[in-house]
Amino acid sequence: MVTYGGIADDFTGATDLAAAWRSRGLRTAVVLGLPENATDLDGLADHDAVVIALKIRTAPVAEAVDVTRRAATILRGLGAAQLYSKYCSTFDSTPTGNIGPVLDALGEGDSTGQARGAVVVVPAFPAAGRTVYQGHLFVGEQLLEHSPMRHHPLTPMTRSHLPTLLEPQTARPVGLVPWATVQAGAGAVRSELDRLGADDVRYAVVDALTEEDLTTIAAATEEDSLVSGGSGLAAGLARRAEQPTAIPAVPGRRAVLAGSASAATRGQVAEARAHLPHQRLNLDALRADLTGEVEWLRAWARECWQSEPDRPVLVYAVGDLTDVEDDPGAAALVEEALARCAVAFTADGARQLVLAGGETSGAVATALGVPALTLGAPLGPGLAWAHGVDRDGTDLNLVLKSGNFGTPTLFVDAWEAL
Ligand SMILES: Nc1ncnc2c1ncn2[C@@H]1O[C@H](COP(=O)(O)OP(=O)(O)OP(=O)(O)O)[C@@H](O)[C@H]1O
Ligand SMILES: O=C(O)[C@@H](O)C(=O)CO
Repeated sequence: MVTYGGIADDFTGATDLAAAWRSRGLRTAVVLGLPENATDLDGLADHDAVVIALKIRTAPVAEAVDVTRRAATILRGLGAAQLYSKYCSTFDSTPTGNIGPVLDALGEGDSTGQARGAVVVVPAFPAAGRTVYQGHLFVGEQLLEHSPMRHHPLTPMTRSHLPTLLEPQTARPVGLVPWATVQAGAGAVRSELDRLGADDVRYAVVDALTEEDLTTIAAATEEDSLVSGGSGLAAGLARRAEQPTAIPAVPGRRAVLAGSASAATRGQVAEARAHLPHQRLNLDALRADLTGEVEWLRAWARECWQSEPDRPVLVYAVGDLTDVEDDPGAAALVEEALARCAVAFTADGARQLVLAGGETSGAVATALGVPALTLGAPLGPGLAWAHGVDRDGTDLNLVLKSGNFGTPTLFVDAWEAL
């Protein structure tokens, strides 16, 4: 019976949320994209938690709202008592959306009307260095606006005060539950949310510095029909003693496909280059002959696997920030190239893939035709191996890695956790 329904604004965010629920012992599935057929929902009702992975972080507002409404209807139809709107722990969004419009839409479709007060806004994820104090979001020791997120190509985050970021995205009032209230416990947080709600404050940014703070907030909102945040809040409630069955480890060749230019991914690429056979995508060659270039990469990977069948190969887009091209077509070209590599590599026996980057993961998983994933044991904060079946019926193990997540050695040692 599905209790929790997640709606994630990108693919890696979806597995991040799912990994948090899985870490609490919940049987958790991720549906990649809005399910098109009723048969896509087969088997989902056996899970405790289902996340629908959308690609709406930077989509036009109307589109983001439309697919969110449809995802919510599906999750409520599966029985989900609580909907969890998952956005980035760095609150990635533009002044016009999409976090506010998506939350507004989820509230409208909620027949209970979130009678229990203001809806919480909790991007804090201390395990990944994201904390919130007096409404200000920190990334490690830096305010969000001083972090590398300041230079994000699509959603540059130049302010850190969350109410100030959310207010332009919604007509509904935004308030704050400060850390002192969180310190006073779940009862105090609940009362404050109810008080804010009674005053017509619709959204409450809640401070959180530690895992204990998230546990407090999770306890205060356990009965809410709508909550929102990064994945930290989802891990907040008690763990079940009994763990779900492990996912199958699918034997086969291994590959890392990295389209992310984020700082953590660049570090992981640098580390992996010292240990794994690797190729950086050549954008000029791809522009000249996409098919031929992918065939060349395929032949190279085959040769690598022939001499060392268990050794992962790495294909990456960005080693250094200077590799990022301004050309508007470059991002789509990289996504297409990595998606085609994934299809070619799996045809040649690759069964374990680490995908780096939300857009990249979306493009690759869509090209492979994997409709859903079952989450396995956690691999680190926000990360887990997953199992899925592609459109040819081939079993695969996948990690969908958020750009800024994972230890520097992830691409070298993730395989040991399978
Ligand atoms: N050399 C390049 N020039 C221009 N764009 C590139 C280049 N290499 C990669 N890209 C694009 O940059 C984007 C990276 O986004 P992606 O979501 O995959 O990573 P991310 O933002 O680090 O991850 P996340 O969303 O999980 O934080 C992709 O669209 C990718 O195709
Ligand atoms: O919350 C996070 O930081 C990640 O899951 C994410 O959304 C990155 O795209």
